[in-house]
Amino acid sequence: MAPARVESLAMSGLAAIPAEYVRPLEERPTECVLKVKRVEDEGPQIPVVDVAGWDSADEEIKKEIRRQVAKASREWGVMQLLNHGISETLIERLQAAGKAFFDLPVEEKEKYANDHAAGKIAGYGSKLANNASGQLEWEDYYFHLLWPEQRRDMTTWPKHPQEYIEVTDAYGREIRKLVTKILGTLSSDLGVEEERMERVLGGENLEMQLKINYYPRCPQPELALGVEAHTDISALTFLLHNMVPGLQLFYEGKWVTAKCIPSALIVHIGDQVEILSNGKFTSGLHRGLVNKEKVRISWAVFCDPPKDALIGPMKEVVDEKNPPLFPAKTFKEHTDHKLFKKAQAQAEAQAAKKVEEST
Ligand SMILES: Oc1cc(O)c2c(c1)O[C@H](c1ccc(O)c(O)c1)[C@@H](O)[C@H]2O
Ligand SMILES: O=C(O)CCC(=O)C(=O)O
Repeated sequence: MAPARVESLAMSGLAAIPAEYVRPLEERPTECVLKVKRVEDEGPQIPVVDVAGWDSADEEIKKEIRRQVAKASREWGVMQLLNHGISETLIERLQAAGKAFFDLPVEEKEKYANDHAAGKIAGYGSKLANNASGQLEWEDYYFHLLWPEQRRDMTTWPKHPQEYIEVTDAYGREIRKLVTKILGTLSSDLGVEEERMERVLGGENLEMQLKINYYPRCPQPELALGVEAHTDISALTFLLHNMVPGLQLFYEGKWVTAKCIPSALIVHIGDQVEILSNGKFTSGLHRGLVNKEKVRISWAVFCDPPKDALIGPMKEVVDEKNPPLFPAKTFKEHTDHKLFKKAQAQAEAQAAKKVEEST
């Protein structure tokens, strides 16, 4: 059966969300983001790094930027980049195109429906209940391969609005350049050749997937999650949003809400970089909240190695004092293992809950 679209549910005017969207108590957001005091006034914040001088002729400026990027990657696994070189105009056009697609009636979007159960994730979709609890997320999404260019299947890209393909392609090219810069910075910080991580992650065959997350208004945001807590299976993830708060990072035992900074590009360290660096860089646990008043949209670009790339800690970061913390696995094995483990843990939690309720 095709999953219900969250947008249709939200538009039906229901006052209470269906049980499958109600998170267990321990997962529920403790406060509703839009009601929170000014987030910038409180506690630790996701590091903000101004990379304007990344290509500067001044070695000291470059060194300082690289130091900050590496520090954020070690301590948080996430950062907000300012002056990253992607023009505001391109970002605005990308966001306008994604929004124009989601502004189409649901029946039009259904023409692009994916078939996740059959392993076809590209297209318009909503989370499948892949576990005994049937737990769902308060979001619909659009997913397609963005890179490498020759592997794109253009039948899976939206045909409306007309400029979608041109602007999304242009954005992908800009992100691809940033991938090289960030992996180079992180490789240097580990004391390996600058090209090393990019090469292990597939070089020209490194893949990028675009996921546009569409989070409709939710009548009970304190009970739901837009995206449940997870670390990304990718090497790096680049994220833009429509300036509606919702992204939270788990840091020192607390959920920290990301500040909405105009034009900032959020960069997550994913599992593959954590593994390559033998845990020196952190794949940060994060989640997405929803709210009553505003639709939230985010654009995630996941940068992945090819499915058959074998990823384990690099030999230079392993020695007697630093034994390997992760077994080497192909990217496909990592993905399958993680999804299976998650489904299993959720099924076990649900079974335990049922036993508790019946006693
Ligand atoms: O190639 C990737 C890398 C990632 O890090 C992720 C991904 C794909 O897709 C995840 C995803 C997509 C669609 C769904 O319905 C999901 O439940 C998950 C994404 O969350 C991310 O981890
Ligand atoms: O919407 C967000 O801010 C987070 C999205 C996310 O984590 C994901 O799509 O995996």
